[in-house]
Amino acid sequence: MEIETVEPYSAVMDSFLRQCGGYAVIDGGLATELERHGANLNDPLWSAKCLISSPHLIKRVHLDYLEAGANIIISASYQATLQGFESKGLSTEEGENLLRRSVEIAREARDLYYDRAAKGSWNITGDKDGITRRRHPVLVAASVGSYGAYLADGSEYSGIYGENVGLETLKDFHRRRVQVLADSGADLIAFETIPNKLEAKAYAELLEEEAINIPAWFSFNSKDGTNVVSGDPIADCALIAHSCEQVIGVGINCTPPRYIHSLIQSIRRVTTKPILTYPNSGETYDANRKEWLPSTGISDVDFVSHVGKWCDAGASLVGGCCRTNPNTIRAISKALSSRSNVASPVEF
Ligand code: MET
Ligand SMILES: [Zn+2]
Repeated sequence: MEIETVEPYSAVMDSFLRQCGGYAVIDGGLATELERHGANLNDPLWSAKCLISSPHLIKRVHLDYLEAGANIIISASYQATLQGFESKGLSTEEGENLLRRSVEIAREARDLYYDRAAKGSWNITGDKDGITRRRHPVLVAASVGSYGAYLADGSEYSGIYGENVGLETLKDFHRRRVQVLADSGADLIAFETIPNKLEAKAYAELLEEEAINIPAWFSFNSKDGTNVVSGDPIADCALIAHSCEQVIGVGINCTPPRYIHSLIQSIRRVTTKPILTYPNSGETYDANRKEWLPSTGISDVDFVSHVGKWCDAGASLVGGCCRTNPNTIRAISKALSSRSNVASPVEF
C-alpha cells in the first residue's frame, strides 16, 4: 500500500523562514500609505475602495514595500467584504471578482518585482560584484479584516460586537470571503486586527469546517499589552490559534509599539508557532473624527530600535501596520538582516 505523505501546513512557514534566513519582513500599512499617495478612503470600504477606483496605486504601494525589503505583502482585501460591496450596489459575482483581484494585484506586483530584480534595475541586496543578483522570497497574504472592520465604526478597536453577534453570525459573515480568498492564488490568509476571542474561534472553526487548504495567520490587536482590545487575554486568543492546524503564525498588529514586547512574551508561553508582529506607528485612531491623533507616535528610528528585543522574545516576522511606510520597512529589513543567517538565497 502506498502511503501518501501530505506536507503539513507548518512546513510552508518553516521553509519560507529558512529561505529568509530565519527572519521575515512583513510589509507596512497599506491603507494609510494609499492615503499618503492621495487616495480618499473616507468610505466604509476603506482601502478596498481603491480596488474599484485605483488598482494601479495599490500595485505601486505593494511594489514600494517589496523594494523596501518586504517578504510578505498583504492584499487590499482587509475591508473588502461581499456585504460591503453589495451595499454599494455590486452583485455577488462582482464582489467576488474584486476579492480575487486584490490578490491578483499583489501577485502582479511580486512578478514585476522579480522581473526588475532579475534585470538588476534595483539594487536589491547590494551585491558586491554586481553580477550575481539575489532576490528575496516573497509570499502574498490575502487579508481578512474583522467583522468590526466591516462595520466601519471603529469596533475592531473595541472588540465589542454586542449580544446579538455570536459565533455562528461571525462564521456566516466570513464564510464566503474566506472560501474565495483561499482559491485566489494567495499563499496564505492573514486574519488581521482580530479584536476578541469569539472571532478567533469563528475563524478557526471556519478553516476546519470548510477544509481551507492554504495556511493562515492570526493577528490580534491590543491596547494594554496583556489583553486583546476586547479585554480577552492574549494568551487565550493565542491558544485558539495554536490549536488550529492551518494556522502557521500568530501575533499582533495595529498595536502601539510599546505594548508589543509583553504581548510576544505571553504568546510564546502558549505556542511554539512562529510569532509575527506588525505594530502601527503608535498614534491613536479616533473613530468618531476618523483621523489619527498625533502625540504618542514614535519615529521610524525608535520603532526599529525595538525590533531586536521583539525577536529575542520570540518574534520571527516583523513589519508595520497603520501609519508606517516604506521607510519603516526598509529600516526593519536592515535590522532583521543583521540577525539573519541566509544560507540559501535565491539566485538568478
Ligand atoms: N493590512 C491592513 C492595512 O495595512 C491592516 C489595517 S489595520 C486597521 O491597511
Ligand atoms: Zn493597522
